[in-house]
Amino acid sequence: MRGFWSTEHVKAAEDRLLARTPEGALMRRASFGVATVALELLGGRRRVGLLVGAGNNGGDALWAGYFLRRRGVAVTAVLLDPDRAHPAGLAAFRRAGGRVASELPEVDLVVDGVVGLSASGPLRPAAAAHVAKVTAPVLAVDLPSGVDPDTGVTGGPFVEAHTTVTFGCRKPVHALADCGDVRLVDIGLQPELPGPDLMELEDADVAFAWPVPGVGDDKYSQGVTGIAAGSATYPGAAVLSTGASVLATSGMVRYAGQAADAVRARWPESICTGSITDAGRVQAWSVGPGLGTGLSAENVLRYVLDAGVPVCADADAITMFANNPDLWDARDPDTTVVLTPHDREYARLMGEEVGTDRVAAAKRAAERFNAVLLLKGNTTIVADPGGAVAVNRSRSAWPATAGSGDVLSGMIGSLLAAGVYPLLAAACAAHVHALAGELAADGAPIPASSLMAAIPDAIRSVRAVTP
Ligand SMILES: NC(=O)C1=CN([C@@H]2O[C@H](COP(=O)(O)OP(=O)(O)OC[C@H]3O[C@@H](n4cnc5c(N)ncnc54)[C@H](OP(=O)(O)O)[C@@H]3O)[C@@H](O)[C@H]2O)[C@@H](O)CC1
Ligand SMILES: Nc1ncnc2c1ncn2[C@@H]1O[C@H](COP(=O)(O)OP(=O)(O)O)[C@@H](O)[C@H]1O
Ligand SMILES: [K+]
Repeated sequence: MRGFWSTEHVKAAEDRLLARTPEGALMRRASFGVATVALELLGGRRRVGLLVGAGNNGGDALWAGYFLRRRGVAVTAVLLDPDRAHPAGLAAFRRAGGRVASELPEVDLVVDGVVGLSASGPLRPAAAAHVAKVTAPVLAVDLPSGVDPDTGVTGGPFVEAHTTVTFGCRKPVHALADCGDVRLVDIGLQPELPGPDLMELEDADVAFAWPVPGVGDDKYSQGVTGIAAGSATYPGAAVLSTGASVLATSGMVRYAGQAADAVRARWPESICTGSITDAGRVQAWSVGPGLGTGLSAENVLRYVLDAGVPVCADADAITMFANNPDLWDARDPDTTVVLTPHDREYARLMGEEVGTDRVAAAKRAAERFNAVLLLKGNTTIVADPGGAVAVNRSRSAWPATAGSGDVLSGMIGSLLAAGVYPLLAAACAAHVHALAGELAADGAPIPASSLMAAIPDAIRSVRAVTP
Protein backbone atom coordinates (compact mmCIF):
# COMPACT_ATOMS: atom_id res chain seq x y z
CA MET A 1 0.00 0.00 0.00
CA ARG A 2 1.24 3.44 -0.84
CA GLY A 3 0.45 6.33 1.50
CA PHE A 4 0.10 10.01 0.56
CA TRP A 5 0.28 12.86 3.07
CA SER A 6 -1.33 16.31 2.85
CA THR A 7 0.90 19.39 2.72
CA GLU A 8 -0.33 20.35 6.18
CA HIS A 9 0.93 17.08 7.66
CA VAL A 10 4.15 17.09 5.62
CA LYS A 11 5.05 20.63 6.66
CA ALA A 12 4.41 19.88 10.34
CA ALA A 13 6.53 16.71 10.12
CA GLU A 14 9.30 18.58 8.27
CA ASP A 15 9.36 21.26 10.98
CA ARG A 16 9.87 18.59 13.65
CA LEU A 17 12.57 16.90 11.59
CA LEU A 18 14.33 20.19 10.79
CA ALA A 19 14.48 21.02 14.50
CA ARG A 20 16.72 18.03 15.15
CA THR A 21 18.78 18.09 11.93
CA PRO A 22 21.85 20.26 11.18
CA GLU A 23 20.99 23.30 9.06
CA GLY A 24 20.85 22.57 5.34
CA ALA A 25 21.31 18.81 5.75
CA LEU A 26 17.79 17.89 4.61
CA MET A 27 17.95 20.04 1.53
CA ARG A 28 21.32 18.62 0.55
CA ARG A 29 20.03 15.06 0.99
CA ALA A 30 16.92 15.85 -1.05
CA SER A 31 18.84 17.57 -3.82
CA PHE A 32 21.47 14.84 -3.97
CA GLY A 33 18.52 12.53 -4.77
CA VAL A 34 17.42 14.90 -7.55
CA ALA A 35 20.94 14.97 -9.01
CA THR A 36 21.17 11.16 -8.92
CA VAL A 37 17.94 10.76 -10.87
CA ALA A 38 18.99 13.54 -13.27
CA LEU A 39 22.22 11.68 -14.07
CA GLU A 40 20.23 8.53 -14.70
CA LEU A 41 17.88 10.35 -17.09
CA LEU A 42 20.77 12.08 -18.85
CA GLY A 43 22.34 8.71 -19.64
CA GLY A 44 25.67 10.27 -20.55
CA ARG A 45 24.34 13.52 -22.06
CA ARG A 46 25.69 16.58 -20.29
CA ARG A 47 23.44 19.69 -20.52
CA VAL A 48 20.94 20.59 -17.82
CA GLY A 49 18.75 23.67 -17.29
CA LEU A 50 17.27 24.70 -13.95
CA LEU A 51 14.10 26.73 -13.49
CA VAL A 52 14.52 28.21 -10.03
CA GLY A 53 11.70 29.76 -8.00
CA ALA A 54 11.85 31.89 -4.88
CA GLY A 55 11.50 29.22 -2.21
CA ASN A 56 13.16 26.03 -0.99
CA ASN A 57 12.00 24.15 -4.08
CA GLY A 58 14.30 26.45 -6.04
CA GLY A 59 16.95 25.80 -3.37
CA ASP A 60 16.69 22.07 -4.06
CA ALA A 61 17.16 22.73 -7.80
CA LEU A 62 20.26 24.89 -7.17
CA TRP A 63 21.85 22.31 -4.87
CA ALA A 64 21.07 19.59 -7.44
CA GLY A 65 22.84 21.85 -9.98
CA TYR A 66 25.83 22.00 -7.61
CA PHE A 67 26.04 18.18 -7.41
CA LEU A 68 25.63 17.86 -11.19
CA ARG A 69 28.42 20.38 -11.78
CA ARG A 70 30.69 18.25 -9.60
CA ARG A 71 29.96 15.37 -11.98
CA GLY A 72 31.01 17.51 -14.95
CA VAL A 73 27.53 18.38 -16.22
CA ALA A 74 27.03 21.83 -17.84
CA VAL A 75 24.27 23.50 -15.81
CA THR A 76 22.47 26.77 -16.50
CA ALA A 77 19.97 28.27 -14.06
CA VAL A 78 17.20 30.74 -14.78
CA LEU A 79 16.28 32.58 -11.58
CA LEU A 80 12.63 33.61 -11.66
CA ASP A 81 13.05 35.96 -8.71
CA PRO A 82 16.82 36.63 -8.49
CA ASP A 83 16.68 38.59 -5.24
CA ARG A 84 14.93 35.74 -3.43
CA ALA A 85 16.80 32.77 -4.86
CA HIS A 86 17.95 30.42 -2.09
CA PRO A 87 21.21 32.13 -0.93
CA ALA A 88 23.22 29.07 0.17
CA GLY A 89 22.07 27.04 -2.85
CA LEU A 90 22.93 29.86 -5.27
CA ALA A 91 26.36 30.41 -3.69
CA ALA A 92 27.19 26.69 -3.88
CA PHE A 93 25.95 26.52 -7.48
CA ARG A 94 28.09 29.48 -8.56
CA ARG A 95 31.12 28.12 -6.65
CA ALA A 96 30.84 24.87 -8.57
CA GLY A 97 30.88 26.75 -11.90
CA GLY A 98 27.12 26.87 -12.55
CA ARG A 99 25.96 29.56 -14.98
CA VAL A 100 23.04 31.94 -14.42
CA ALA A 101 21.18 33.19 -17.51
CA SER A 102 17.95 34.99 -18.34
CA GLU A 103 16.82 32.25 -20.79
CA LEU A 104 17.41 28.50 -20.86
CA PRO A 105 19.86 27.43 -23.60
CA GLU A 106 19.37 24.17 -25.50
CA VAL A 107 19.61 21.40 -22.89
CA ASP A 108 19.02 17.64 -22.52
CA LEU A 109 17.03 17.88 -19.29
CA VAL A 110 15.19 20.62 -17.40
CA VAL A 111 14.89 20.55 -13.61
CA ASP A 112 11.66 22.19 -12.45
CA GLY A 113 12.33 23.95 -9.15
CA VAL A 114 9.74 26.70 -9.68
CA VAL A 115 7.49 25.84 -6.76
CA GLY A 116 6.85 22.88 -4.48
CA LEU A 117 4.79 22.32 -1.37
CA SER A 118 3.90 26.01 -0.96
CA ALA A 119 2.35 26.24 -4.42
CA SER A 120 -0.89 28.05 -4.97
CA GLY A 121 -2.69 28.27 -8.29
CA PRO A 122 -1.33 27.73 -11.79
CA LEU A 123 2.12 28.86 -12.95
CA ARG A 124 2.51 32.61 -12.87
CA PRO A 125 3.13 34.32 -16.25
CA ALA A 126 6.94 34.63 -15.97
CA ALA A 127 7.37 30.95 -15.02
CA ALA A 128 4.75 29.88 -17.58
CA ALA A 129 6.64 31.71 -20.36
CA HIS A 130 9.85 29.78 -19.63
CA VAL A 131 8.00 26.45 -19.26
CA ALA A 132 6.22 26.98 -22.59
CA LYS A 133 9.58 27.10 -24.40
CA VAL A 134 10.87 23.84 -22.88
CA THR A 135 11.27 20.95 -25.31
CA ALA A 136 13.57 18.69 -23.24
CA PRO A 137 12.12 16.18 -20.73
CA VAL A 138 11.37 17.72 -17.34
CA LEU A 139 12.45 16.38 -13.97
CA ALA A 140 10.14 17.96 -11.38
CA VAL A 141 11.43 18.67 -7.90
CA ASP A 142 8.88 17.42 -5.34
CA LEU A 143 5.94 17.98 -7.71
CA PRO A 144 5.24 19.46 -11.14
CA SER A 145 4.90 23.22 -10.66
CA GLY A 146 1.45 24.64 -11.32
CA VAL A 147 -0.35 21.51 -10.06
CA ASP A 148 -2.02 21.78 -6.66
CA PRO A 149 -0.12 19.63 -4.13
CA ASP A 150 -3.25 18.53 -2.23
CA THR A 151 -5.84 18.13 -4.99
CA GLY A 152 -3.86 17.54 -8.18
CA VAL A 153 -5.95 20.26 -9.81
CA THR A 154 -4.57 22.46 -12.59
CA GLY A 155 -6.31 25.73 -13.35
CA GLY A 156 -3.94 27.09 -16.01
CA PRO A 157 -0.35 26.56 -17.15
CA PHE A 158 1.55 23.77 -15.39
CA VAL A 159 4.65 21.64 -15.86
CA GLU A 160 4.34 18.28 -17.60
CA ALA A 161 6.87 16.11 -15.85
CA HIS A 162 8.68 13.12 -17.33
CA THR A 163 9.80 12.20 -13.80
CA THR A 164 9.17 13.62 -10.34
CA VAL A 165 11.53 13.24 -7.40
CA THR A 166 9.78 13.73 -4.08
CA PHE A 167 11.14 13.67 -0.56
CA GLY A 168 10.21 11.96 2.69
CA CYS A 169 6.77 10.77 1.56
CA ARG A 170 4.40 10.99 -1.36
CA LYS A 171 1.85 13.84 -1.43
CA PRO A 172 -1.76 13.67 -2.75
CA VAL A 173 -0.73 15.23 -6.08
CA HIS A 174 1.28 12.09 -6.81
CA ALA A 175 -1.86 9.97 -6.61
CA LEU A 176 -4.27 12.42 -8.20
CA ALA A 177 -2.36 13.94 -11.13
CA ASP A 178 0.08 12.83 -13.79
CA CYS A 179 3.56 13.43 -12.34
CA GLY A 180 5.35 11.02 -14.67
CA ASP A 181 7.48 8.39 -12.97
CA VAL A 182 7.51 9.28 -9.25
CA ARG A 183 10.68 8.55 -7.27
CA LEU A 184 10.83 8.81 -3.49
CA VAL A 185 14.00 9.96 -1.72
CA ASP A 186 14.23 9.06 1.96
CA ILE A 187 15.05 12.07 4.16
CA GLY A 188 14.07 10.41 7.46
CA LEU A 189 10.57 11.92 7.60
CA GLN A 190 8.54 8.75 8.20
CA PRO A 191 8.83 8.67 12.02
CA GLU A 192 7.40 12.20 12.17
CA LEU A 193 4.31 11.46 10.06
CA PRO A 194 0.81 10.55 11.25
CA GLY A 195 -1.24 7.95 9.34
CA PRO A 196 -1.61 8.71 5.62
CA ASP A 197 -4.34 11.01 4.32
CA LEU A 198 -4.80 8.92 1.19
CA MET A 199 -3.83 5.42 0.23
CA GLU A 200 -3.44 3.52 -3.00
CA LEU A 201 -3.57 -0.25 -3.16
CA GLU A 202 -0.82 -2.04 -5.02
CA ASP A 203 -1.22 -5.43 -6.71
CA ALA A 204 0.12 -7.25 -3.65
CA ASP A 205 -2.48 -5.58 -1.36
CA VAL A 206 -5.30 -6.55 -3.70
CA ALA A 207 -3.98 -10.09 -3.99
CA PHE A 208 -3.85 -10.34 -0.21
CA ALA A 209 -7.42 -9.09 0.22
CA TRP A 210 -8.99 -10.98 -2.70
CA PRO A 211 -11.04 -13.98 -1.49
CA VAL A 212 -9.60 -17.35 -2.47
CA PRO A 213 -11.42 -20.56 -1.52
CA GLY A 214 -9.81 -22.83 1.03
CA VAL A 215 -9.88 -26.63 0.96
CA GLY A 216 -12.75 -26.67 3.46
CA ASP A 217 -14.92 -24.21 1.53
CA ASP A 218 -18.09 -24.96 -0.39
CA LYS A 219 -20.32 -22.79 -2.57
CA TYR A 220 -22.16 -21.34 0.45
CA SER A 221 -19.29 -20.80 2.86
CA GLN A 222 -17.60 -18.18 0.65
CA GLY A 223 -20.58 -15.86 0.72
CA VAL A 224 -23.50 -15.82 -1.69
CA THR A 225 -23.94 -12.62 -3.75
CA GLY A 226 -27.38 -11.31 -4.69
CA ILE A 227 -27.81 -9.20 -7.83
CA ALA A 228 -30.92 -7.02 -8.08
CA ALA A 229 -30.38 -5.27 -11.40
CA GLY A 230 -31.79 -5.04 -14.92
CA SER A 231 -35.33 -4.82 -16.18
CA ALA A 232 -37.32 -5.76 -19.26
CA THR A 233 -35.95 -2.57 -20.87
CA TYR A 234 -32.34 -3.07 -19.67
CA PRO A 235 -31.62 -6.81 -19.40
CA GLY A 236 -27.97 -6.22 -20.36
CA ALA A 237 -27.17 -4.50 -17.04
CA ALA A 238 -28.31 -7.64 -15.22
CA VAL A 239 -26.18 -9.88 -17.45
CA LEU A 240 -23.08 -7.72 -16.90
CA SER A 241 -23.52 -7.30 -13.16
CA THR A 242 -24.25 -10.98 -12.59
CA GLY A 243 -21.37 -12.02 -14.85
CA ALA A 244 -18.91 -9.76 -13.03
CA SER A 245 -20.04 -11.26 -9.77
CA VAL A 246 -19.73 -14.84 -11.07
CA LEU A 247 -16.21 -14.13 -12.34
CA ALA A 248 -14.93 -12.10 -9.38
CA THR A 249 -15.19 -14.72 -6.66
CA SER A 250 -15.90 -18.38 -6.26
CA GLY A 251 -19.09 -19.51 -4.55
CA MET A 252 -22.61 -18.65 -5.65
CA VAL A 253 -24.53 -15.80 -7.27
CA ARG A 254 -28.28 -15.37 -7.08
CA TYR A 255 -30.05 -13.09 -9.54
CA ALA A 256 -33.51 -11.67 -8.86
CA GLY A 257 -35.41 -9.54 -11.36
CA GLN A 258 -37.15 -9.13 -14.68
CA ALA A 259 -34.09 -10.16 -16.71
CA ALA A 260 -33.96 -13.68 -15.21
CA ASP A 261 -34.27 -15.40 -18.60
CA ALA A 262 -31.44 -13.37 -20.17
CA VAL A 263 -29.21 -13.93 -17.14
CA ARG A 264 -29.93 -17.66 -16.99
CA ALA A 265 -29.13 -18.02 -20.70
CA ARG A 266 -25.75 -16.30 -20.33
CA TRP A 267 -24.79 -17.48 -16.83
CA PRO A 268 -26.14 -21.00 -16.26
CA GLU A 269 -24.26 -21.18 -12.95
CA SER A 270 -26.34 -18.37 -11.42
CA ILE A 271 -29.57 -19.12 -9.53
CA CYS A 272 -32.22 -16.92 -11.12
CA THR A 273 -35.68 -15.89 -10.05
CA GLY A 274 -38.11 -13.28 -11.29
CA SER A 275 -38.95 -11.90 -7.88
CA ILE A 276 -36.72 -10.53 -5.15
CA THR A 277 -38.84 -12.13 -2.45
CA ASP A 278 -38.06 -15.58 -3.89
CA ALA A 279 -34.31 -14.97 -4.16
CA GLY A 280 -33.22 -16.89 -1.07
CA ARG A 281 -30.48 -15.96 1.36
CA VAL A 282 -27.45 -13.96 0.33
CA GLN A 283 -24.57 -12.37 2.23
CA ALA A 284 -24.62 -9.11 0.23
CA TRP A 285 -26.77 -7.40 -2.38
CA SER A 286 -25.67 -5.42 -5.39
CA VAL A 287 -28.59 -3.28 -6.50
CA GLY A 288 -29.39 -0.68 -9.11
CA PRO A 289 -27.93 -1.04 -12.62
CA GLY A 290 -30.74 -0.92 -15.20
CA LEU A 291 -33.33 -1.46 -12.47
CA GLY A 292 -35.51 1.54 -13.30
CA THR A 293 -36.85 4.02 -10.78
CA GLY A 294 -40.56 3.13 -10.67
CA LEU A 295 -42.57 1.65 -7.82
CA SER A 296 -41.42 -1.93 -8.33
CA ALA A 297 -37.76 -0.80 -8.38
CA GLU A 298 -38.39 1.11 -5.15
CA ASN A 299 -39.78 -2.01 -3.56
CA VAL A 300 -36.70 -3.97 -4.62
CA LEU A 301 -34.48 -1.31 -3.07
CA ARG A 302 -36.46 -1.32 0.18
CA TYR A 303 -36.26 -5.11 0.29
CA VAL A 304 -32.46 -5.30 -0.07
CA LEU A 305 -31.91 -2.47 2.42
CA ASP A 306 -33.99 -4.42 4.89
CA ALA A 307 -32.16 -7.72 4.37
CA GLY A 308 -29.59 -7.14 7.10
CA VAL A 309 -26.60 -7.65 4.77
CA PRO A 310 -24.16 -5.21 3.12
CA VAL A 311 -25.46 -3.49 -0.02
CA CYS A 312 -23.67 -1.99 -3.02
CA ALA A 313 -26.06 0.63 -4.45
CA ASP A 314 -25.36 1.94 -7.96
CA ALA A 315 -27.03 3.74 -10.85
CA ASP A 316 -30.86 3.75 -10.53
CA ALA A 317 -30.59 2.93 -6.82
CA ILE A 318 -28.66 6.19 -6.34
CA THR A 319 -31.20 8.10 -8.41
CA MET A 320 -34.00 6.68 -6.24
CA PHE A 321 -32.20 7.83 -3.09
CA ALA A 322 -31.85 11.29 -4.65
CA ASN A 323 -35.52 11.47 -5.71
CA ASN A 324 -36.90 10.03 -2.52
CA PRO A 325 -34.78 10.69 0.59
CA ASP A 326 -37.32 8.69 2.66
CA LEU A 327 -35.91 5.54 1.10
CA TRP A 328 -32.52 6.28 2.59
CA ASP A 329 -33.90 7.42 5.93
CA ALA A 330 -35.97 4.23 6.27
CA ARG A 331 -32.99 1.91 6.04
CA ASP A 332 -31.49 0.21 9.06
CA PRO A 333 -28.63 2.60 9.93
CA ASP A 334 -26.44 -0.42 10.78
CA THR A 335 -26.65 -1.73 7.21
CA THR A 336 -23.33 -1.23 5.42
CA VAL A 337 -23.90 0.58 2.14
CA VAL A 338 -21.39 1.25 -0.63
CA LEU A 339 -22.66 4.00 -2.94
CA THR A 340 -20.99 4.15 -6.37
CA PRO A 341 -22.01 7.35 -8.20
CA HIS A 342 -20.45 8.87 -11.29
CA ASP A 343 -20.31 12.67 -11.27
CA ARG A 344 -23.88 13.26 -12.45
CA GLU A 345 -25.28 10.77 -9.94
CA TYR A 346 -23.20 12.44 -7.24
CA ALA A 347 -24.73 15.83 -8.15
CA ARG A 348 -28.23 14.32 -7.95
CA LEU A 349 -27.53 12.70 -4.61
CA MET A 350 -25.76 15.62 -2.97
CA GLY A 351 -27.53 18.54 -4.64
CA GLU A 352 -24.13 20.02 -5.58
CA GLU A 353 -21.52 19.41 -8.25
CA VAL A 354 -18.44 17.30 -7.48
CA GLY A 355 -16.17 20.29 -8.14
CA THR A 356 -12.43 20.16 -8.67
CA ASP A 357 -11.46 18.68 -5.30
CA ARG A 358 -12.78 15.14 -5.85
CA VAL A 359 -11.32 13.74 -2.65
CA ALA A 360 -13.08 16.39 -0.56
CA ALA A 361 -16.30 15.71 -2.49
CA ALA A 362 -16.15 11.97 -1.81
CA LYS A 363 -15.38 12.56 1.87
CA ARG A 364 -18.34 14.96 2.22
CA ALA A 365 -20.74 12.43 0.75
CA ALA A 366 -19.36 9.53 2.82
CA GLU A 367 -19.86 11.56 5.96
CA ARG A 368 -23.32 12.86 4.99
CA PHE A 369 -24.62 9.36 4.17
CA ASN A 370 -22.57 7.48 6.71
CA ALA A 371 -21.66 5.12 3.86
CA VAL A 372 -18.67 4.12 1.79
CA LEU A 373 -18.68 6.41 -1.23
CA LEU A 374 -16.95 5.37 -4.45
CA LEU A 375 -16.72 8.28 -6.88
CA LYS A 376 -16.09 6.95 -10.38
CA GLY A 377 -13.76 8.35 -12.99
CA ASN A 378 -10.31 7.88 -14.41
CA THR A 379 -9.16 8.36 -10.85
CA THR A 380 -11.63 6.57 -8.62
CA ILE A 381 -11.92 7.86 -5.06
CA VAL A 382 -13.24 5.65 -2.26
CA ALA A 383 -14.02 7.36 1.04
CA ASP A 384 -15.41 5.83 4.18
CA PRO A 385 -17.30 7.74 6.86
CA GLY A 386 -14.38 7.39 9.27
CA GLY A 387 -12.28 9.61 6.98
CA ALA A 388 -10.13 6.93 5.30
CA VAL A 389 -9.66 7.48 1.56
CA ALA A 390 -8.31 5.17 -1.13
CA VAL A 391 -7.59 6.27 -4.69
CA ASN A 392 -7.16 4.22 -7.82
CA ARG A 393 -5.78 5.79 -10.98
CA SER A 394 -6.61 3.86 -14.10
CA ARG A 395 -3.66 3.64 -16.47
CA SER A 396 -6.03 3.87 -19.43
CA ALA A 397 -9.42 5.42 -20.17
CA TRP A 398 -10.76 2.33 -22.00
CA PRO A 399 -13.10 1.50 -19.08
CA ALA A 400 -15.07 4.66 -19.95
CA THR A 401 -17.64 2.65 -21.90
CA ALA A 402 -21.36 1.93 -21.46
CA GLY A 403 -22.05 -0.86 -18.99
CA SER A 404 -18.65 -0.71 -17.37
CA GLY A 405 -20.16 0.56 -14.11
CA ASP A 406 -22.57 -2.41 -14.04
CA VAL A 407 -19.50 -4.67 -14.04
CA LEU A 408 -17.94 -2.73 -11.16
CA SER A 409 -21.02 -2.97 -8.98
CA GLY A 410 -21.29 -6.75 -9.48
CA MET A 411 -17.64 -7.12 -8.39
CA ILE A 412 -18.14 -4.99 -5.29
CA GLY A 413 -21.19 -7.07 -4.35
CA SER A 414 -19.11 -10.25 -4.59
CA LEU A 415 -16.36 -8.93 -2.35
CA LEU A 416 -18.87 -7.68 0.21
CA ALA A 417 -20.55 -11.11 0.23
CA ALA A 418 -17.16 -12.71 0.88
CA GLY A 419 -16.81 -10.52 3.96
CA VAL A 420 -14.18 -8.09 2.67
CA TYR A 421 -14.11 -4.84 4.67
CA PRO A 422 -16.27 -2.37 2.68
CA LEU A 423 -13.63 0.30 1.92
CA LEU A 424 -11.23 -2.43 0.85
CA ALA A 425 -13.93 -4.21 -1.19
CA ALA A 426 -14.65 -1.06 -3.18
CA ALA A 427 -10.96 -0.17 -3.63
CA CYS A 428 -9.96 -3.72 -4.66
CA ALA A 429 -12.83 -3.88 -7.15
CA ALA A 430 -11.82 -0.50 -8.65
CA HIS A 431 -8.22 -1.73 -9.00
CA VAL A 432 -9.13 -4.99 -10.72
CA HIS A 433 -11.79 -3.27 -12.85
CA ALA A 434 -9.28 -0.73 -14.24
CA LEU A 435 -6.75 -3.48 -14.87
CA ALA A 436 -9.33 -5.68 -16.60
CA GLY A 437 -10.17 -2.75 -18.88
CA GLU A 438 -6.53 -2.24 -19.74
CA LEU A 439 -5.87 -5.94 -20.38
CA ALA A 440 -9.01 -6.42 -22.45
CA ALA A 441 -8.47 -3.30 -24.54
CA ASP A 442 -4.80 -3.85 -25.30
CA GLY A 443 -4.82 -0.67 -27.35
CA ALA A 444 -8.27 -0.81 -28.98
CA PRO A 445 -11.82 0.05 -27.85
CA ILE A 446 -13.72 -2.69 -26.02
CA PRO A 447 -17.31 -3.23 -24.92
CA ALA A 448 -18.02 -3.66 -21.20
CA SER A 449 -18.63 -7.36 -21.79
CA SER A 450 -14.97 -7.74 -22.81
CA LEU A 451 -13.87 -5.86 -19.72
CA MET A 452 -16.01 -8.24 -17.67
CA ALA A 453 -14.50 -11.27 -19.44
CA ALA A 454 -11.00 -10.04 -18.53
CA ILE A 455 -11.72 -10.08 -14.78
CA PRO A 456 -10.05 -13.52 -14.35
CA ASP A 457 -6.94 -12.29 -16.25
CA ALA A 458 -6.78 -9.22 -14.03
CA ILE A 459 -7.11 -11.31 -10.85
CA ARG A 460 -4.41 -13.68 -12.13
CA SER A 461 -2.20 -10.73 -12.89
CA VAL A 462 -2.46 -9.21 -9.37
CA ARG A 463 -2.09 -12.64 -7.73
CA ALA A 464 1.04 -13.34 -9.78
CA VAL A 465 2.99 -10.89 -7.61
CA THR A 466 2.39 -12.84 -4.38
CA PRO A 467 5.05 -15.36 -3.35
N1 LIG B 1 11.00 21.90 4.64
C1 LIG B 1 11.89 20.91 4.47
O1 LIG B 1 12.31 20.28 5.40
C2 LIG B 1 12.34 20.55 3.14
C3 LIG B 1 11.79 21.16 2.00
N2 LIG B 1 12.19 20.87 0.79
C4 LIG B 1 11.75 21.62 -0.36
O2 LIG B 1 11.07 22.79 0.00
C5 LIG B 1 9.91 22.94 -0.77
C6 LIG B 1 8.94 23.86 -0.13
O3 LIG B 1 9.58 25.09 -0.09
P1 LIG B 1 8.89 26.46 0.39
O4 LIG B 1 7.94 26.18 1.48
O5 LIG B 1 10.01 27.39 0.67
O6 LIG B 1 8.09 26.95 -0.85
P2 LIG B 1 8.15 26.61 -2.44
O7 LIG B 1 7.25 25.49 -2.72
O8 LIG B 1 9.54 26.55 -2.91
O9 LIG B 1 7.44 27.88 -3.12
C7 LIG B 1 7.45 29.09 -2.54
C8 LIG B 1 7.55 30.20 -3.57
O10 LIG B 1 6.88 29.91 -4.78
C9 LIG B 1 6.10 31.04 -5.20
N3 LIG B 1 4.87 30.50 -5.82
C10 LIG B 1 3.75 30.05 -5.20
N4 LIG B 1 2.87 29.59 -6.09
C11 LIG B 1 3.44 29.78 -7.31
C12 LIG B 1 3.00 29.54 -8.63
N5 LIG B 1 1.79 29.00 -8.85
N6 LIG B 1 3.82 29.85 -9.67
C13 LIG B 1 5.03 30.40 -9.43
N7 LIG B 1 5.50 30.65 -8.18
C14 LIG B 1 4.71 30.36 -7.14
C15 LIG B 1 5.90 31.84 -3.95
O11 LIG B 1 6.14 33.14 -4.26
P3 LIG B 1 5.49 34.40 -3.45
O12 LIG B 1 4.01 34.12 -3.36
O13 LIG B 1 6.15 34.41 -2.11
O14 LIG B 1 5.84 35.54 -4.30
C16 LIG B 1 6.92 31.35 -2.98
O15 LIG B 1 7.99 32.25 -2.82
C17 LIG B 1 9.44 21.53 -0.97
O16 LIG B 1 8.54 21.41 -2.03
C18 LIG B 1 10.76 20.83 -1.21
O17 LIG B 1 11.12 20.98 -2.59
C19 LIG B 1 13.26 19.91 0.59
O18 LIG B 1 14.45 20.67 0.50
C20 LIG B 1 13.38 18.88 1.71
C21 LIG B 1 13.42 19.53 3.02
N1 LIG C 1 -11.87 8.35 -18.24
C1 LIG C 1 -11.90 7.18 -17.58
N2 LIG C 1 -10.79 6.44 -17.41
C2 LIG C 1 -10.82 5.26 -16.77
N3 LIG C 1 -11.95 4.75 -16.23
C3 LIG C 1 -13.09 5.44 -16.35
C4 LIG C 1 -13.13 6.70 -17.02
N4 LIG C 1 -14.40 7.15 -16.99
C5 LIG C 1 -15.12 6.22 -16.33
N5 LIG C 1 -14.33 5.19 -15.94
C6 LIG C 1 -14.76 4.00 -15.19
O1 LIG C 1 -15.74 3.31 -15.96
C7 LIG C 1 -16.87 2.96 -15.15
C8 LIG C 1 -18.09 3.73 -15.68
O2 LIG C 1 -19.17 3.55 -14.85
P1 LIG C 1 -20.59 4.22 -15.17
O3 LIG C 1 -20.41 5.66 -15.48
O4 LIG C 1 -21.50 3.85 -14.08
O5 LIG C 1 -20.99 3.49 -16.52
P2 LIG C 1 -22.34 2.69 -16.91
O6 LIG C 1 -23.45 3.38 -16.18
O7 LIG C 1 -22.46 2.84 -18.39
O8 LIG C 1 -22.16 1.29 -16.49
C9 LIG C 1 -16.46 3.29 -13.73
O9 LIG C 1 -15.85 2.18 -13.13
C10 LIG C 1 -15.44 4.41 -13.91
O10 LIG C 1 -14.51 4.51 -12.84
K1 LIG D 1 8.56 21.77 -8.70
